[in-house]
This record gives sequence, C-alpha cells and structure tokens, in this order.
Amino acid sequence: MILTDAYDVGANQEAAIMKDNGEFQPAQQYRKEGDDMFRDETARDDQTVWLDAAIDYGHESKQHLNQVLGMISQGLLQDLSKIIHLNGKVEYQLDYYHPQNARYERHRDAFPVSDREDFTQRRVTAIVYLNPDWVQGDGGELRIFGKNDEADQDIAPIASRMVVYLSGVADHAVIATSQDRYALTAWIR
Ligand SMILES: O=C(O)CCC(=O)C(=O)O
Ligand SMILES: [Fe+2]
Repeated sequence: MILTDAYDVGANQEAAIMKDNGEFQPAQQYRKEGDDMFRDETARDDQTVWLDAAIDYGHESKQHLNQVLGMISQGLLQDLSKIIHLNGKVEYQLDYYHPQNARYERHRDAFPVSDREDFTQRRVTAIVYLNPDWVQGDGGELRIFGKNDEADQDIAPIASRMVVYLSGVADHAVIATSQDRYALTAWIR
C-alpha cells in the first residue's frame, strides 16, 4: 500500500487535534498492565495515546491515521509474519514530543528471552513519522546506535517515512526536538 500526499498533512492534523483535546498522557506515568515487563524505561519526555483504545477506526476525523494503521496491519504484518515467528498481536501508539527539547534517552524496546514459546515480548517495532514540515535543524532525529565500530545513524522523522527494527536488538534514542514531533508506533509481538 502506498500512502497519498494528503495523508502527510491529514495524519499530522488529526494527531494535533487529539493533542489539543488532551488525549495524550505523559509516557513516564503511563503503565498498561503487563506492558513494560521487558522494556527499559529510560528518561523520556514524550506523551502517548494507545490507539487500540482511543480511536474509532472507521471515523472520518481519523481517516488518515486509519490509513497508516492499515498500512501496518495489512501490508507490513503479513510480510513480517512470513519471516519472523509472531503471535500477531499488535499495539498502536501515537507519540508526541513537545518543542521544548523533548527527547528520549538511549534504550532498547525489549529484552528478548531464549524461550521460543514466549510471545509476551515485543519482537518488531515499526514507526511511521507524521511531520510534513520537518526541516534539517529541527532536531527530533531517531538515533540508532552502531554496534562495535559502526557509526551511529540519525534518521529524520519526516512524514511518510517508516522505520522498522527488531525491538530487542536496536539501541536507540530520540534527539531533543525544537518542533512538535509526532510518530505512530506499532509494537508487534
Ligand atoms: O519516535 C521514535 O523515533 C522512537 C520512539 C521510541 O524509541 C519509543 O517509543 O520507544
Ligand atoms: Fe524505543
């Protein structure tokens, strides 16, 4: 599935309306039952909303976000399940970083265990960025830390971009941002 240009601005606006409506919660205070067991909760300034609970998927006011969800839940998930042992459970989260240098320190999203039958941990993280106006100098890059001698990589959070990584392998951080920064993250188990 390919997203249209209209989605870039539309998804950003829908997320901004949700923020203005006070739907986001500070991530540090937010705990979902059993959710963060395998997760390193390092210092972070972002605010989140779980889409599974918050969004009426069919509703017109969320149609662009719904398009992004569809891209993950249909295309990506089907492809991934052919190459990785998944239980297919996916959680979707909208994430907001405020423009007063909100950031998220280096961390890993999961700590895999060797039990093949354990499906409780996150296997794959997929992030779609929702910032059509992002320009160099705004900050908010996703930094993927290189292993051994590899250089670190900074990825700009520009709209239409999707980043996919193995949750238990990639050390990463969000660099401080000077602009509103939105992302839609899928946690795939
Ligand atoms: O938004 C990003 O680029 C990464 C966010 C992140 O690392 C997380 O929510 O665990
Ligand atoms: Fe992360």
